Amino acid sequence: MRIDVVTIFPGYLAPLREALLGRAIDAGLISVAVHDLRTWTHDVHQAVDDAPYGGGPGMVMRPQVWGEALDAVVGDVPSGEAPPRLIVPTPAGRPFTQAMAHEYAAESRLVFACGRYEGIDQRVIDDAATWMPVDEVSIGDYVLVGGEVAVLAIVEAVARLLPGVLGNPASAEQDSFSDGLLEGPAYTRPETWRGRAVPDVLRSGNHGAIARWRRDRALERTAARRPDLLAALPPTALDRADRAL
Ligand SMILES: O=C(OCc1ccccc1)c1cn[nH]c1
Repeated sequence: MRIDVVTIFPGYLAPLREALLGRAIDAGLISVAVHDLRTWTHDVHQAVDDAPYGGGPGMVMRPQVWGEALDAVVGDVPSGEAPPRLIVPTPAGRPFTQAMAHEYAAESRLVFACGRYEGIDQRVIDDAATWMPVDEVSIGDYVLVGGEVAVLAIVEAVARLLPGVLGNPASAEQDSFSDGLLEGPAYTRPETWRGRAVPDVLRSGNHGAIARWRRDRALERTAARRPDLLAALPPTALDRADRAL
């Protein structure tokens, strides 16, 4: 998978080259190119933003600069080849989910546009959408200073799903949310730590009882922390034993 990121803070994307993702890049599973948006400014101040039409606080990122940047980064899409997907992190975006991470993992190319200030002039999105799929995506209901942190999160969520990136692919299959529930509590040695013992069932070797216990803890935690996920489950997802909980 080829990933391009356009940002005014290229250094913010340095963590992409660390650890797991660094190894995936070294293995050639992913290529990451980070581009400085100011490359496409032509004024001495390298201005990337300007005052918002209609007034209001803050600044808006200028369309000319972004237009030239995306034209250059995406380049000419060879006929017959699918264009890349453009992902624009923003608090006003569609919520990013594990299902979307799987969708993105199936793409051969992703381009990320990192907004700052009050965002990017809407015409950049509207223009880009005429020649490639564009997703305005939120990673949560809070406001960051820029899209770079969101790009790190999205790239990590997507890259770990690519074959060969994770040492143990099984852990991607048993992800949180893979069955629509939150993961329950996990334990490892020692058996007792600061007077707290590991639940006996997990040391019983009774795999049926262990699976039941784990599902019960996942249901309890999901009901307590994310009733919205529980409500979203298809009715067939909960069996009789689940309902008895
Ligand atoms: O703050 C975010 O993105 C940076 C951004 C982009 C455009 C304008 C303001 C801020 C964000 C929050 N959840 N998901 C993304």
